[in-house]
Amino acid sequence: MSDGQRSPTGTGQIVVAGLTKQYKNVRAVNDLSFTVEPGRVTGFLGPNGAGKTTTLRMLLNLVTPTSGSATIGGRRYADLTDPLRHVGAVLEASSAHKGRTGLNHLRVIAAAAGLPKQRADEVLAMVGLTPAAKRKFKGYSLGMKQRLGIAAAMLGDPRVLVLDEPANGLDPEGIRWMRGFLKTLATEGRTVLVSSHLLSEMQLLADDVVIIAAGQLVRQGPVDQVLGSMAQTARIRVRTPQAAELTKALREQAATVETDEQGTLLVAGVDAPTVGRAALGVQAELHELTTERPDLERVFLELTAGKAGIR
Ligand SMILES: Nc1ncnc2c1ncn2[C@@H]1O[C@H](COP(=O)(O)OP(=O)(O)OP(=O)(O)O)[C@@H](O)[C@H]1O
Repeated sequence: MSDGQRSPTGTGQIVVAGLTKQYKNVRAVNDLSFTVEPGRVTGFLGPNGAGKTTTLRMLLNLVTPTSGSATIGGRRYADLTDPLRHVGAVLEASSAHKGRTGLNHLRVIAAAAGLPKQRADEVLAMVGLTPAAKRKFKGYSLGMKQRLGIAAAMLGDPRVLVLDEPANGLDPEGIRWMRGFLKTLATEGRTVLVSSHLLSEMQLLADDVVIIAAGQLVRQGPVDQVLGSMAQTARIRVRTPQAAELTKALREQAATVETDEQGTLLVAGVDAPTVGRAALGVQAELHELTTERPDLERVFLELTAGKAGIR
């Protein structure tokens, strides 16, 4: 048996190359290329309508691309034999037969995929749903449905996980659980691709980000690098009783100065030492001088500004 046959998804790297989807009047995805590495959590971000779901659906062979390709370990999803054992996907809060229990739902999927029955119990425990194993699906909360969807995705012990907005409907405790769960999967060497619009959450969860807008790639790379590339937009917060004098001095140095409701100066375009020297020059007493690192939220808004997602 060749290595390729033993592990059809190879390293588990996802490669999207020149992917395009043209619906009648809408180009939902436009010549999109990016890669997703194993052993890392990759956040897939974009404004509403940017084309995230369409991209994930093309990756999973649920939508046919107009052109381009999406492969997992060098193979198209359609060419994987036994895909459940290689790729786990959660595309929307799982739906199941309403009268079926969570455990039975998983057993049915396991049986259809030729997986052992006890695997259903294992994945249920993995997502913390064992106490609800015998409860009917119709009584599950949205958060429990999300967990059940993840349990189903884990049935085949896949090397690659693809999740569309998995944090939807989860409470803060559920979100914290999800973060730990996905990070652990990545630590085990799996590929974890997760779309989300919760940027502050992504900053805590993702190692890498892929940002798209209007169907096109805007930026991809390690979160730190993407944030670092925007360092020139860092703002400096300054509190001083001599705000007017300092503002004047800073503007003379071509800094942009805004004042918030509390009277704090928000300075951009110069670095902290420059602000300190300007303050010394006008004898301003400083009560605060802080460099605000740009967060993913701000970077995202700047990168996607003017590129409406909804077309
Ligand atoms: N089956 C379809 N037929 C026609 N247009 C579609 C179809 N599916 C998606 N679109 C359009 O393609 C664009 C991208 O949609 P998509 O759902 O992929 O974006 P998204 O980034 O996942 O957005 P959201 O975060 O709102 O789910 C949108 O303009 C959408 O209306």
